[in-house]
Amino acid sequence: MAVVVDVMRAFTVAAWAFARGAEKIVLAESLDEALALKARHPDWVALKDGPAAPGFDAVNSPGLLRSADLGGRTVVQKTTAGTVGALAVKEAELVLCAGFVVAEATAEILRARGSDSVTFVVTGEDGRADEDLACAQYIARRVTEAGADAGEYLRRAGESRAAAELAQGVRQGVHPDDVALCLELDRFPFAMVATLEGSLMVLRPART
Ligand SMILES: O=C(O)[C@H](CS(=O)(=O)O)OP(=O)(O)O
Ligand SMILES: [Mg+2]
Repeated sequence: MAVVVDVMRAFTVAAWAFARGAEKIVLAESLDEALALKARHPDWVALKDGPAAPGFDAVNSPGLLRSADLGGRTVVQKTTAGTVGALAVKEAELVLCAGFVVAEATAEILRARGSDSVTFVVTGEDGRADEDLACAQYIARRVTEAGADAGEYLRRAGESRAAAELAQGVRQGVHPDDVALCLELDRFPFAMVATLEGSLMVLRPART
């Protein structure tokens, strides 16, 4: 069982896409694959991190995505860290993609499965991103401790390098509310499960 964590911003963005009505998210292996999928399915919404680019419809920003109407749409997402991390564990028996916005729903699925062997994948900064590590530690604690307080974990994420870079405009394709949106604890009542559907890894919302 694997929980792939990307707080800033891939899986916060994915959760917002579902909240805005997306049916599923295809996690693309590369920018070329994302563009090829979009060419084959012109109605799909291609999304990448960094600045807007030709052929893509959206960027990896919760602040920018939260007003999009994605009712019934398929999103194709390719980012530097989050989608790569999920694809790295695609053979795992269960793959959950998570951030603070779906923390409790993710913990609930882990609790329901009752497994004592969960691999957390910290996706940012070659596995060292503190916002992802803090979220992974919080979810792990929350599985067994219903009363675990998120305050300290959220503080660490808010003081992470990613948060600073998003706030300072070092990263591109950013909305001013992105950091705050990534730190909204349990904003959504669903977890997100990625499964192989044919040759594609597909993310969908899931509830216990
Ligand atoms: O969009 C993001 O926040 C990052 C990429 S970058 O560091 O901003 O270029 O990607 P993610 O895979 O969501 O961590
Ligand atoms: Mg990240």
